[in-house]
Amino acid sequence: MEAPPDNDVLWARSLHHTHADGSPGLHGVSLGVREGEILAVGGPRGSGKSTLLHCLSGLLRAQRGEVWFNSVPVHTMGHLARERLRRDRFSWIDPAPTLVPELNVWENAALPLMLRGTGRRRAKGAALEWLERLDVGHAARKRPHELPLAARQRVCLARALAPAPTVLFADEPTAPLHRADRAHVLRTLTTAARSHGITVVLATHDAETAALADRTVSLLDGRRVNTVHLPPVTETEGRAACSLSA
Ligand SMILES: Nc1ncnc2c1ncn2[C@@H]1O[C@H](COP(=O)(O)OP(=O)(O)OP(=O)(O)O)[C@@H](O)[C@H]1O
Repeated sequence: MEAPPDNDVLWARSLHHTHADGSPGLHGVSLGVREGEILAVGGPRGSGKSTLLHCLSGLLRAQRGEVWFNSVPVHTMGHLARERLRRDRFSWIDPAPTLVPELNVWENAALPLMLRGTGRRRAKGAALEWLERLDVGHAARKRPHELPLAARQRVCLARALAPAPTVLFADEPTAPLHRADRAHVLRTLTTAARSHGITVVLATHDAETAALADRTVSLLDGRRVNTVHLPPVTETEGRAACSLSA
């Protein structure tokens, strides 16, 4: 088994995955993510972005291929070890805000820290700090249902950043936000990641979002492709970008 390069925090080789119902997921995707890098995974709907993030984070075990985290094989880990890895080293942001309705906003944001064993007072402090940075500090004592969708997504971002994860997986994190809101939240996310040395793997089909990343890996039908951006053209002239198989 070939070991991954030392400076890659995540490294995947030849991932193949077909979903239980026979839907194709990934066909031989390989990639490396450097420490502190913000990597965008681009591609149209259904191209395999979420499936790739699920495999890289150990949420899903690819049927074939390898995933390494800090030179440790994830693909050979059992269910509990992968669960512990996700709890202690990774954070996750979904396209739609998923919060515990019975907890208030700061308790939601502090939850991953407390699950890692951080005391309540410290966890609350970190949660409040991130909620302030994301402009939802004023809602700390409210229940999630009292907040608009965009504010709830900001709470999810605070929850993901508060534990200072080694890797933050963000699957279309700004999908529920308006365009103006999107830019602000993304900038907060990328600035925070850079200043705290957090590696980010960001799935997006939005070119503006991908532009904030250090690098983009593009998928099409579960395969990596090289995206060639052409100069803008009028609608009648055709598409502004095309993809060529790698
Ligand atoms: N749990 C699942 N069960 C069955 N098929 C699935 C499952 N998850 C994804 N798929 C299928 O796998 C393919 C890749 O989906 P995936 O969600 O990874 O793509 P994506 O690029 O993230 O798309 P989107 O932007 O719509 O989320 C699609 O054909 C999708 O329908």
